Amino acid sequence: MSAVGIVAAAGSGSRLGADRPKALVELAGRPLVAWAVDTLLAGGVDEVVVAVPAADHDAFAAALPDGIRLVEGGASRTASVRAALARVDPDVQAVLVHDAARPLTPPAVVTRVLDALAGGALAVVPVLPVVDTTVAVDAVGTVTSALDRAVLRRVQTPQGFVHAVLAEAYDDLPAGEELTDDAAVVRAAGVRVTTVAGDERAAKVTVPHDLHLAELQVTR
Ligand SMILES: Nc1ccn([C@@H]2O[C@H](COP(=O)(O)OP(=O)(O)OP(=O)(O)O)[C@@H](O)[C@H]2O)c(=O)n1
Ligand SMILES: C[C@](O)(CO)[C@H](O)COP(=O)(O)O
Repeated sequence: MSAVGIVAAAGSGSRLGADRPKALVELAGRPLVAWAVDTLLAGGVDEVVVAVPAADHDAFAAALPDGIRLVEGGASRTASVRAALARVDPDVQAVLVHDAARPLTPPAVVTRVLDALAGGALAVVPVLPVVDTTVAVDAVGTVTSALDRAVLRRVQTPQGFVHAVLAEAYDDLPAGEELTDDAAVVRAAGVRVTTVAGDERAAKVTVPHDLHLAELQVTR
């Protein structure tokens, strides 16, 4: 099946606190966004569209190989993905949405997501088990209950969708509504989301310690 990858790379990275947009921060000498694009292509997508901050278009163009399409992202991840999705050819069968912030995702995760779509899934997310005791708290941080971690999963990217399903779900999502991932967008439209195994190496770079861990992973 034909598949396009979308990389959400238009965030500022406020929690990382670098001197440039997070997706341009280097890991082992290469910007995070370049790692994310490589993963998608190595895992089997045919082409990639990257949502970038408008002010940094030229820096992203310089950081990525020819043939990667850039689009202006939005004020939220949801808006950035929406903008990139609008540029995907309607004939494309599958769309995988990935975070630039997950640079070391193994291509095998991409392939697992594509295989699940080829097997008939409409929407697929890579997940990991929750390994810590996990609790709910009230407004002042007092524990109110312990959650059953057997039914909890940590959700990663890339998340894969039948193109028409994702496009229709984004069309149905009210403008300005922000959801934390694309699976939530299709679930809001009543679509069943299935899971495949994620990978600890696909961890998200959010705070400086995450970047340090990623550097260790690359140099081991
Ligand atoms: N307006 C936005 C916000 C986020 N993202 C992307 O969504 C992914 C996951 O978001 P996150 O890790 O939260 O990145 P930031 O929003 O940049 O981080 P922060 O919240 O610390 O500012 C990142 O690859 C980020 O570039 C995006 O494309 N457009
Ligand atoms: C899409 C995502 O990576 C799935 O885990 C995640 O929701 C993005 O997180 P954010 O930091 O809230 O943008």
